[in-house]
Amino acid sequence: MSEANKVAIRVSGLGKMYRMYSKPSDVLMELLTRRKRHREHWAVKDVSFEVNRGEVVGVIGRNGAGKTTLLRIIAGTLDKTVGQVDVKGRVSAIMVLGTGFNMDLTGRENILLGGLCLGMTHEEVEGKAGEIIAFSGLKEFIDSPCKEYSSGMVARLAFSIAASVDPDILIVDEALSTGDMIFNAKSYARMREIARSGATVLFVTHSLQQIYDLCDKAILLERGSVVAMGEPRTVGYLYEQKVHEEMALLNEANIPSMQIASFEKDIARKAEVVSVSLFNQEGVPVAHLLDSESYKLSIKIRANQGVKSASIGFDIRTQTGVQIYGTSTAFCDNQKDVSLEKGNIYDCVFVLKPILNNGTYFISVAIAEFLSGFHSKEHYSLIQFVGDAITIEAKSSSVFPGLVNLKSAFFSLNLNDL
Ligand SMILES: Nc1ncnc2c1ncn2[C@@H]1O[C@H](COP(=O)(O)OP(=O)(O)OP(=O)(O)O)[C@@H](O)[C@H]1O
Repeated sequence: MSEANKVAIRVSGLGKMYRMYSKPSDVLMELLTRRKRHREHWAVKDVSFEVNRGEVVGVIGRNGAGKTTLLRIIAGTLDKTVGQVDVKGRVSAIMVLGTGFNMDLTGRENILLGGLCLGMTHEEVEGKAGEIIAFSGLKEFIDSPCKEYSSGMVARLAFSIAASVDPDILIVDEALSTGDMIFNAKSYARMREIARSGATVLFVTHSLQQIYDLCDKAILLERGSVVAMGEPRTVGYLYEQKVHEEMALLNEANIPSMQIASFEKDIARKAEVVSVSLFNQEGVPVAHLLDSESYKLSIKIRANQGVKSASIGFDIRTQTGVQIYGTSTAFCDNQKDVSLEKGNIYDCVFVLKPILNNGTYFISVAIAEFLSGFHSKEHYSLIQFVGDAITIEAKSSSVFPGLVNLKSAFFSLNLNDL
């Protein structure tokens, strides 16, 4: 396939501007007086990217970041203000819950309506109706009006219709967030299947887990612009770091003013991670964890400034981002208030006794500062988060399904009269 044919969606210099008026009469006044009475709000600003055929791409970002606006423009249901969007193939989009649904019609009637809107013929929809109803799991309700459905049920039907048309491009805007767990699992499997057939999937989610599990690429939007695009874990960690930082600022805003005054902003990091290493009992650096041994995790940090009440911690995640365990100097069993003196380098050591199943795992580390002191740890500021600082291979001497070995033993088998 030529490079040009590989691309399913090409977005360049895309922008969507809304005119914001402080009161409705300003619209008319602007027309009459020809004097500007609005301010411009760019919901999507100078966005450019490409998505290849067969790729599953997740779009993440805070509320109002522009995710829905971007997807709607690509799906062709919203006009752009500037830029170019090239989409190759049949697009099937599930936009904000049940858009396009007539809530007075029954589920069955909406299947027909939705199918026709997505470009299927009457016969095609009739032929697929059984499959759509079965996938939605709404057989008992299919002849009831949609207004009697819960929002999760509407989402299930919307997804089932859109996923049935064998689209070249499937666009899903958070429709799945209201579905139940079983339906979501089915939908994700279907999205994967659609991608495997060579189609492209573009979806919005607030779940980083979905990004790690499903996507080949992730796009992070912030105030209408792309701030990162690429490998899902890298983009996901950046997003996590940004959220942590914002939460820390919120916490900072909540603490008494004296402490706010002592908290310096816009400075280089107060402390930073210099190295992260794992050692066996003999003090030899290792990249493997055996479940029969214990290890030391060393996190070396440099204090660029004094930090009165710090916490240094780590977590272990699977390749798909599932957090298996995390702890810190402030939250482990023998928790400790750590203070750092400017200019010193510290080696923070944790002892580990892994009980992990075979596989690859990632250790991330972080340094934080308690703004309200060690004894009320709810206000903290993240100083540094290093995602996937080291990668380790775990080897288990037992065979078991799952991620961790809870070392359960067979106890007894007795006859029991009910
Ligand atoms: N019709 C509209 N008129 C004016 N502003 C709008 C309109 N639609 C969206 N916006 C603004 O555009 C920005 C992006 O909105 P959008 O719905 O795309 O964000 P989002 O990332 O999907 O948010 P969420 O996660 O909450 O669904 C927001 O600031 C929103 O207020």
